[in-house]
Amino acid sequence: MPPNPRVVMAFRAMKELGIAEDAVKPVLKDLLRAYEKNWELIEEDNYRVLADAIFDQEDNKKVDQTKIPEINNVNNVVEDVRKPDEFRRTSKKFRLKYQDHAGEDLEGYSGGSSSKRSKNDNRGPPGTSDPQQHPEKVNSSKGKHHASSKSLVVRESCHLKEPKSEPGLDIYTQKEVPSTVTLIKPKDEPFTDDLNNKFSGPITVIPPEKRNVLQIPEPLSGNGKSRGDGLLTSSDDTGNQLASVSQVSCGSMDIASISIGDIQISMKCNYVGRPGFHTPNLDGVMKLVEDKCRSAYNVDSSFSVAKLMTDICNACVELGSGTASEPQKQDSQRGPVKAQEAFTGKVNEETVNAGIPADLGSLDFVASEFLREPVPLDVPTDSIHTDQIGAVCGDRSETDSGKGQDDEVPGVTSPLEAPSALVHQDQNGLINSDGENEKISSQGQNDVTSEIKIAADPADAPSGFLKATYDADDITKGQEKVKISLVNEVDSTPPPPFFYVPRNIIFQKAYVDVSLARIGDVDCCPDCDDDCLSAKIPCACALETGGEFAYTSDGLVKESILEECISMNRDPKKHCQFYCKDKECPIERSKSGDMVEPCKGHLVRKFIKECWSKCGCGRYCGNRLVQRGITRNLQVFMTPKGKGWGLRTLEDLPKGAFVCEYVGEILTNAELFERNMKNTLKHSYPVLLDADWASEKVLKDEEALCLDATTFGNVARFINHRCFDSNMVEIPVEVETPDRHYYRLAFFTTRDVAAMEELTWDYGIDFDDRKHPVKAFRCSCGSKFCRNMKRPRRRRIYT
Ligand SMILES: C[S@@+](CC[C@H](N)C(=O)[O-])C[C@H]1O[C@@H](n2cnc3c(N)ncnc32)[C@H](O)[C@@H]1O
Repeated sequence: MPPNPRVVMAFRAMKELGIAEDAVKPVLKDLLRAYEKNWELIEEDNYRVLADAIFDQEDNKKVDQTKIPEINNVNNVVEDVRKPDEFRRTSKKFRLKYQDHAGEDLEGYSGGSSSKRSKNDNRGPPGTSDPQQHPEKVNSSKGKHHASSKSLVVRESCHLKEPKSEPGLDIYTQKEVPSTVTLIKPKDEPFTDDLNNKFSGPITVIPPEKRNVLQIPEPLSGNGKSRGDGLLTSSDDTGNQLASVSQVSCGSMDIASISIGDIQISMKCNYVGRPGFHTPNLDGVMKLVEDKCRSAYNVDSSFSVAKLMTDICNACVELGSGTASEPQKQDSQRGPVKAQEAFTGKVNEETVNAGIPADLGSLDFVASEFLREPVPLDVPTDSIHTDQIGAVCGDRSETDSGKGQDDEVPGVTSPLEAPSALVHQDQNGLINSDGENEKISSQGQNDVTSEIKIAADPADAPSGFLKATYDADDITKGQEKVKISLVNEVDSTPPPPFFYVPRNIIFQKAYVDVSLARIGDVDCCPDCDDDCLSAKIPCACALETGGEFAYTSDGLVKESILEECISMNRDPKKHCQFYCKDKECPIERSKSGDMVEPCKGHLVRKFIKECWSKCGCGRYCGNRLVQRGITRNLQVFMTPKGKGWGLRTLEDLPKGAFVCEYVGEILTNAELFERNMKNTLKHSYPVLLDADWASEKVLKDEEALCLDATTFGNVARFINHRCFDSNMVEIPVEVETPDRHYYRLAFFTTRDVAAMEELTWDYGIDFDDRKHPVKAFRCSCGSKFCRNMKRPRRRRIYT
């Protein structure tokens, strides 16, 4: 008998992961038995369940064989049990946001977190030339800060190795080193049931304890009788049983309403693993329900589920806003009776017409009263501070009128854009905002143009603040040189509410100094003209990249720089890591509480420095690439595999091409932490700006920055994660300030990318980090190096 092709495929998939047939066979057998030969479940996500189950079995064996080692032997133990592939899957740290590694988890010490190379690396400051060989203190020769020899430690950062104590330096004490049992055993990420929760865009959901979950009563049969077994049945006109939908039971109904505008009402149906289940077409579902209701409840032909949904929305709004009084709590019998009353066919026209479109066409109900458009702030451009902040604040020439005709370099001479009433400079040149005004200033983005603006706190915003309008033809609303369309060919998920901004915006406390006075002669090229790339001798702006410009004359990042940055992302342990002195890591410090955990490490990253305002070159200088903005044809699209929205290219991109910058609000880590405490979003959009912390002394809170693209962001907020072999890499770019608390983060392709390919980057996420304030998601990147291969789902099989 020829071998079952499905078995062959399963073996092949496991072989690609380096798993031998012998190891696969028994586990596959078990799985087939447990899943009653439902191959779809096993094949899903590139045989993830199978791989997880095999890893799990291996782990169990290893734990059985391995005695709990002494803490002092942790390195040996780890090295013993780790294989190269396993390392790859787990070595990347959560760079996307600040870390909060589990204290008992050695991953927390793996040093992969954010990362960077000191801007001084190329110039070879003492002690940093080979940090892996000679872990030493780092000194800064640039910027206003100078490294304190006591505050900084650069040392070898080897995955899963406990940092070694160095004389005179504060590092972890042994009691803080986690148990090796947890170190060697790969862990599961927190279980998030993405499959049961249809993706619904970044809305804020009220915390579970405040939720309004209604357990849907047992369904009635067609004649109003419960079958008593939780199975849904109904009758046709003649009293015959309609198709019995066995194995289905109603779960719960959940009103997840929110401070920022939308109300989300979700219904959960437990279909109890029906084989071959596929997500049905929503129109079809509505139609079937209407047909059933018409026969089961004697409703007339005007009955529509959409209207019923609208009524539910209205009831939510009325009760939620106090315009109707809350009914008495119903007893357990009341639910079904109420439900029956709802199906009278008499839709309350008044409420239907109360501003809520009858044709919702989506399972995301929208309570329109809460959805006010952002009020544009009418601020004249002449109100921008120019002199006090010491920066030239001309238009980007990208306002509505200028856009389209202007294909020149935007933003080159306009470092700051903000209404004067909203921005002040403190004695240090710190750009900051004033009181209440800041809350709305960012909405004025179309009225004044600039590089840096002040953003409002979405958490403090009035209801409806997040109801950003969008244009599917161009989500940038004309703010980029190219249009970026948005398509959803997968489902009816609406686009997420956010404000498109082409440049970073200061939220509130972040210290970003863009003053010209800070740019010294060594940081610019006033004597250049035209295109620096064509000059015989590279100018001062190339010093950062070893005396050679980072870009080729074709506008691509040079291979050597690209490869180094890729290597940093893929194998951070090979690169220089920086550890903040004990209790001084801004990330750890930002987490309130008495216990400040040890620094988890930051990669010292490679920087590109672009020419800027104090440079004599022209707008088309080849060393001004990222600041020119997006030029490629991109599209936001709904991914088919549960990752939500993603970004793809509509044109072939060569290796090393600049795609876009990561744009968002500039926050301090403390602000981000606070924000995260308030919000529970399905998707998260923060990125750390810690690429150069090694060159700083102890960072103040306002100097430890990150970008959050949740509410204000550009197209990069849609870029999904891919473990290890992503087709883009992020590179820090210095443009308007040599002060590297703040820099731009630019995405370049790591290889040739064909038109229509999804664009991805490796967030550096640590899927084992259970304590991180922003939950790691369930990765479905599809990479064979996926670090999130171990899935909690397997527990369902073996427990
Ligand atoms: C920066 S956002 C990317 C855009 C997002 N997909 C959306 O729809 O808005 C990051 C979030 O996208 C989702 N995501 C990104 N990469 C993913 C992956 N490989 N697998 C599953 N979810 C992913 C996660 O929810 C994550 O928190």
